[in-house]
Amino acid sequence: MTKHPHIRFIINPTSGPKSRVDVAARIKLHLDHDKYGHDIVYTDYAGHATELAKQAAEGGCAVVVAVGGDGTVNEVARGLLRTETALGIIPRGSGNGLARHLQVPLSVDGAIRFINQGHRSKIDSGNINGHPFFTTAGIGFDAYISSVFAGSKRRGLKTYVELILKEVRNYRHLPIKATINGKTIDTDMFVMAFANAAQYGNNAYIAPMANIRDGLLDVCLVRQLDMLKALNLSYSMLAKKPAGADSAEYFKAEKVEVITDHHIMYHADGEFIGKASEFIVGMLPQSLHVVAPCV
Ligand SMILES: Nc1ncnc2c1ncn2[C@@H]1O[C@H](COP(=O)(O)OP(=O)(O)OP(=O)(O)O)[C@@H](O)[C@H]1O
Repeated sequence: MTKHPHIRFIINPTSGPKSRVDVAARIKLHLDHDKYGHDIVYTDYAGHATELAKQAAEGGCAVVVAVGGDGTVNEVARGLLRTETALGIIPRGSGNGLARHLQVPLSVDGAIRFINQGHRSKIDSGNINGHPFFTTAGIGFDAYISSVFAGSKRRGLKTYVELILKEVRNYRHLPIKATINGKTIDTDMFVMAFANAAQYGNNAYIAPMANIRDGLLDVCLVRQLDMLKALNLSYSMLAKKPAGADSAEYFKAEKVEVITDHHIMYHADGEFIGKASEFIVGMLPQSLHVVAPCV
């Protein structure tokens, strides 16, 4: 390592658009080498980014930059939780929820210049059944969509919207018992989303009022969804407004527990995890340093 603060760039070679920018060349061109030393490493398999990030944090690296989509950002951030090493992002996914929330420029050159500015702040992270998340987690329909999306070669907002409109007709709400802020309710649930950041990605705001630094989950509960409510909710999400009370209900909570007789799908940061019938969702306030101003 040089005498300058060190930055490790972790590139997921499988994420990003087909027309690839040579990110390593752009880093060499635009990084402020008077300010920072750096190394560039590539992931070889799913989960590798967490190991590479942990290793960098243990070596005293100042910043680890995730070059990829929210899946890569999640893996890198997991490796940096509760360390002094900050997460940076060069967004290369289709949704880029955390980058958008932190106002990181979406172009490669812009994101590198943003890193050069050297802003640092702390954000919260969430946890669903032991899986950390930084943008959103969810149980029910959004997890089902993430499982279908994972098997699709196509990416982007258009694919998501088409999938949602196709699948919303087939997916059924289920009865659950949810404990939110110590109060237990019996309810139907089509989807329950837990937001740390305000959006899923693609500027689709599931919890427009979410604050990533308030130590609280923003919970969005959709009890039942028909086509009309789905259109209403989609419009609200894209307009960055809360949906009407007949479509969705919103809560702020430190902890949520859900129990059901059914096995329900769940996701963390858009990565489908599996199915469970009991969920514990909580927060780790101020647990991750990020390269972004506290706005
Ligand atoms: N070398 C690799 N080979 C195969 N999979 C990898 C490799 N490196 C990382 N991954 C996996 O790729 C997954 C998807 O990554 P990521 O979300 O960053 O990209 P993306 O799917 O293109 O983005 P988006 O989800 O926004 O469309 C991650 O969950 C990660 O585990």
